[in-house]
Amino acid sequence: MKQVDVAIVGFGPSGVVAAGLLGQAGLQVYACDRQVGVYEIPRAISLDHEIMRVFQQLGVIDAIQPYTEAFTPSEFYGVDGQMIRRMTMVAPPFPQGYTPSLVFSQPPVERALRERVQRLPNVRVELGAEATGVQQDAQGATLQVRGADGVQHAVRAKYVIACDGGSSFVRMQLDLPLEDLDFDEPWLVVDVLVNERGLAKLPKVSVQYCEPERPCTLVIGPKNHRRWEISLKPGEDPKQAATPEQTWKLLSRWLTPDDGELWRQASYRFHALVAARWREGRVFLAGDAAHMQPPFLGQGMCQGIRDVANLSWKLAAVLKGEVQGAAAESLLDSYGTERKAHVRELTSRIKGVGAVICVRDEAQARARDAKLLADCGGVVKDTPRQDILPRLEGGCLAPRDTTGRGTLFPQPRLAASGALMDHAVGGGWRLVLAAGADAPADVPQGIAVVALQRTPETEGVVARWMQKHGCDAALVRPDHYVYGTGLGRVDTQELLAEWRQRWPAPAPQRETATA
Ligand SMILES: O=C(O)CCc1cccc(O)c1
Repeated sequence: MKQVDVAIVGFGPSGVVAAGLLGQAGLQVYACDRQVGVYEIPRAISLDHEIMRVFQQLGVIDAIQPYTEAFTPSEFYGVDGQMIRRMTMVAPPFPQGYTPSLVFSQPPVERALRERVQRLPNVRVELGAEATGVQQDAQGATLQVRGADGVQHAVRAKYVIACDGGSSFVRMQLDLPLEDLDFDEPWLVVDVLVNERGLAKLPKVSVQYCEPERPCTLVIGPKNHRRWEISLKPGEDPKQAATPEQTWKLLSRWLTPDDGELWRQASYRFHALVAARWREGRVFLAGDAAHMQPPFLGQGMCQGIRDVANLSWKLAAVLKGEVQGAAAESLLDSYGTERKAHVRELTSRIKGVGAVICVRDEAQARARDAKLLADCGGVVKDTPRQDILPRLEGGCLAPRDTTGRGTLFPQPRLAASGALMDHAVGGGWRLVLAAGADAPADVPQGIAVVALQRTPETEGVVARWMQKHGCDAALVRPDHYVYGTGLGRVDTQELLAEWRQRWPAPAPQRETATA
């Protein structure tokens, strides 16, 4: 029987990223998927700078960049076509080193991720292979797999990650319930490859048509890819709506069949669901297996990649013995604590955006328009999409709450090498000290010190972040989230002392680097 550290069920975006991160950490990894190829029609269309930073860690930025473009602003139009809200990006300089919101073409990006994973000799990927059972005991978990040849075999793993989608076999096997966050509706998603003639007719920004008659969304995708999300009315037959004839009728306000080619149209019911528990012993849920959200912020794939980025460094720390016993269990439990709270909060914010878009009563929609315009004094202000993302709460964070704790730390470009910080110092634990901050006398083994006094940043993204959060030091986790912040030598030394207590013995093995 094959023995591995981690077995991953599902090799979509979350599964392939998990395999890459764990493989790069030097672990023995097995991944399987029922499907052989990547799904050739994009399901996700948007990603953000946090995900680009994960792709940077995987070394695929150059391979995927040709398939990404900056997200246009999204304008929300009210009952009379007036703008009532506008979502944009944070302004440059970009805090994570990448364009903050992007659209992308999923199939080539997934292919680039798979190619990366293929180059890792310690990751074995079995495609066309279906998980048929999972059992666990005190020492590990056994995954039963039916291979592409129909022959049943078993894989023994210390941990299993279920990235097997919304109808996750593993989640069902373990009988892990989903909590319903109470927002589901029937919609039609339509992807069109629009020709020159069609492009000339379409808006140049993405649009949320907050129209009571039929709320809908137009997303400006990469190149000539345009996506519509169109609500279905009570009594409309979802199957009928997804026929080419009916889809063109629904698109007739924008395009005719001479303006482009229907790439995909599918009616579906969106949901707001989150797994009640994300861990059952040695098995973890991630991606759509753990949550589903309405489409209004395009966060589906981002949330799955956040899951596996959060889990991978924790599994690696435990499997390498850097943290043991109760501390190891607590670190692994922190995955579900952090991610579930984050998913719940972001889903509730997505519901808030959906609630603006989906008002079906005209009088209520007019009242909504009037209120939104009154709230901004009649001049719509830009809301950066990133401002809507919550910070992490609970879990593996310093006990003392500070406003920076649990947020994604910026990635500065360092003057000395011209490189982005993660390239220069790697992705482990880092203590980042603002220019002018006093260095603490005693930094625990395993934490790299990035002193911006010695190695200045070029664009001031960390300086601005420190100023905003009233600190001059940040202890940053391997997934780039801020464990805690300090102000002054004594405060920062206390932060480090608490961290050292949390990781009792042995200390992380990684060599301490400095920049
Ligand atoms: O962030 C935005 O402006 C819209 C994101 C989005 C992406 C995909 C579908 C959808 O309904 C909205």
